[in-house]
Amino acid sequence: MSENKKEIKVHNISNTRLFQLIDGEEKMVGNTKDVMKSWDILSKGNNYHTIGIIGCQSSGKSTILNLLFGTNFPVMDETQGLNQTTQGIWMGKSASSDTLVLDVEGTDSSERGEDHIKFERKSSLFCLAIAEILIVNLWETDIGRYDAANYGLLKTVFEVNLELFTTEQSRTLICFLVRDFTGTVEFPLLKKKILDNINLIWDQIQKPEQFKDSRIEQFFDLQFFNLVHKILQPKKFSKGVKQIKDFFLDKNNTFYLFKPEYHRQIPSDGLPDYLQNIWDTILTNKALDIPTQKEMLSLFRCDEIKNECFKKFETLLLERIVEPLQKDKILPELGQLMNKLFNEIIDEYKIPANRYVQEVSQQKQEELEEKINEELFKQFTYQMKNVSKKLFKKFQRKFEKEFKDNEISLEFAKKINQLKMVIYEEFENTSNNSLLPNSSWSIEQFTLELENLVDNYIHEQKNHALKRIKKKLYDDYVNRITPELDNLLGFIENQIQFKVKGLFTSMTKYTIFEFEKYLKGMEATEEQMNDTINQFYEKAKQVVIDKFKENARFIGIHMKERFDEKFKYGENHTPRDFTIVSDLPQLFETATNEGINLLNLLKSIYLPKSLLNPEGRNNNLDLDDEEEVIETDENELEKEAEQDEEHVIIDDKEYEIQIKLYKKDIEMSYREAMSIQQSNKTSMKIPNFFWLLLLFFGRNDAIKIIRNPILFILLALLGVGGFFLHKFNLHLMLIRFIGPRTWNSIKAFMLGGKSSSSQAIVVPNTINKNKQDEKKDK
Ligand SMILES: Nc1nc2c(ncn2[C@@H]2O[C@H](COP(=O)(O)OP(=O)(O)OP(=O)(O)O)[C@@H](O)[C@H]2O)c(=O)[nH]1
Repeated sequence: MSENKKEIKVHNISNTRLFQLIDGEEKMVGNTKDVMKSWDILSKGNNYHTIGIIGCQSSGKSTILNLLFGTNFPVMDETQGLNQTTQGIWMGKSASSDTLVLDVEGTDSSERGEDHIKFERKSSLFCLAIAEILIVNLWETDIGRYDAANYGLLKTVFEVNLELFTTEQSRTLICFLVRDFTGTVEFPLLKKKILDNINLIWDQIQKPEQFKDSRIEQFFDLQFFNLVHKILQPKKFSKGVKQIKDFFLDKNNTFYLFKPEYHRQIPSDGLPDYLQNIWDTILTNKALDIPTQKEMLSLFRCDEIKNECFKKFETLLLERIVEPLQKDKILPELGQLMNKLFNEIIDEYKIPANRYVQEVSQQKQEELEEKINEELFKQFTYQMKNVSKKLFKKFQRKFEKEFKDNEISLEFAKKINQLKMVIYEEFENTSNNSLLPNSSWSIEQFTLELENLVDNYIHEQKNHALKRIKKKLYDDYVNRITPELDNLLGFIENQIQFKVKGLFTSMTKYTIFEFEKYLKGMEATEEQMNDTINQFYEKAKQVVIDKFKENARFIGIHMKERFDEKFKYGENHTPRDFTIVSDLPQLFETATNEGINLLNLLKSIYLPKSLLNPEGRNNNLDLDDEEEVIETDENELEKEAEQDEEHVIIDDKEYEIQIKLYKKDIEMSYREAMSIQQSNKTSMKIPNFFWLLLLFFGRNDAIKIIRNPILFILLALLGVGGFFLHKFNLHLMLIRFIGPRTWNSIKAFMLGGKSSSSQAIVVPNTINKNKQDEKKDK
């Protein structure tokens, strides 16, 4: 075939509105996409038209296309004879409209020899698949001639069209253009003749079973035009051309030929790929299934469009959301921003993609939406984490401001709930404004995260507050009860147990009442309340026990004081004159019991086990009236006595030791008293001459002392010191200073030393008796 190929003589190719789509060797050449892009066709969607022309070689096809559409198809130079100028299929772009024009190689191409029938079939199939209108260019002289090339061509066209029609029922307009019309036979008659011939051909072709009885009008619309001889009647020719041109270009013309039903519905951006696919399929001699071709094209193109759109989305996302978000951390109208971007991209996708097969474009749109959603969700998550962080910090700041300097509030929980409300409201607003409208996203997960952060913080702060409350109320309690206890223990009476218990009960009840107020303000649970109050109650008891134990450290002194008070002093606290005491043993026994009674009173302390009812906290407190709480009913205390718990202050061993020490301590007093009574009885008097003799024999020593200032001052100081110790009973302080045990030891030593030489004295055995009495009382 290439051997037969003649040199192409091209005239008037002054621009790029022309290119060879399929070359003489049936190969698709050139970069269709780039050429179409330069023609600005790719962006036209379905707003473009396609037209093709078939006919005999050198029948003026290129000439008429150029005249009708302003294309630049090469026209044969007649001075060179009838040579082929158009090989393969050429495509041109109309100068005045978005119309793509296919100029097909002449059908009776002598250059192809026997192969021309095969090419004719392929090119016809190609044209019918692409073109909305097919011009059949024919000489008037050929009409009625069955052996003319055009008849074979028409037969081919009809046959391949039936092939296509089995899958895609699209109509095609065939325009019969009669060239060199002479008028010898009137045009209606000529038209009829052509129609007769067409029907004859239609009847003769092999038809599939379903189209066996069909008529040509089912598949084609037919139009007929004529043009006079171009050279012999140039003016009339031009006029005819002008008239036909309007039918193709003037949309307002009544006979405008590009009707919507002829459009092949191949979006212009997919046309280059479609042309390639169609031609490739034709070359493989496979059946041309247009819907499948369209679906394949749709898949390919929608995918391409989707990727292009996603690329654009990524650029815009970075510019509008990612970068500002990384800078400012929170975009208040993130949802709107994302929605705008989302719609913008999807709209951009839809415009070209919706021209393709609906199911395919929809499927690819969903894929695109999913990818966009994924990316947007990442940004939403990023923002939500920042919102949580920011609001949690805000909550902390507000909390610290509200509870400045660790202030303890009775409305702890109420204030916290108010703060929480403010924060959660802001969180909800920001979150909702961050959501992509109409998406399935939820803020639930982020709300929970923030709530967890806040709750943990509150829990921590609650514990701190609880510790402070415990400390405050405990310190208050200690500060209130300590002076009262000191008071009671300052002079211990028989009622000491009863009074201490009363004091303890009222004070603990008051503090428990305070605890309840604070704990209720913290919205503490029943369990927390019971635990806290129980802990306090145990500590409160310990305060009393410790105070008793502290007091018990000096029990020996107190016992001796009690003894002395009874034994050494009489009524109105005057020193007792033992010389006139008639029953010294009786007095000694009574005085001894005073001290032992004190020991017995302090041996144990009895406090209520608990102030809580079995059902729960102390619910018999009238919490509205503090005064009533403090004044405890004595009867009530007695009733509760059965539930009292003994707390040992002085154990049995210590008790015995104290008794022994006490016994020794008071024994000396008894001896002294006895001694006074006895010395009084013997009426032993020192004679006056004794003092004269003492003065006479001791005068030198006395003068020595008087003359020595140091000895004299020392003697004076000892005299004054002794006088004051005796006068103000300061010997007790001395005892405290050196310790009771040491004092007792000194006294025991002194007594022991004396007893060996003194007269034996019988000390009444009151101690054992008192111990028995105490057991009876218990
Ligand atoms: N008689 C006559 N000649 C014409 C007419 N139009 C064009 N020609 C001449 O016919 C010759 C062939 O014209 P082309 O337009 O190249 O014909 P073609 O059908 O495109 O030729 P191929 O592309 O080679 O098949 C040229 O010399 C034209 O001047 C016409 O209407 N009547």
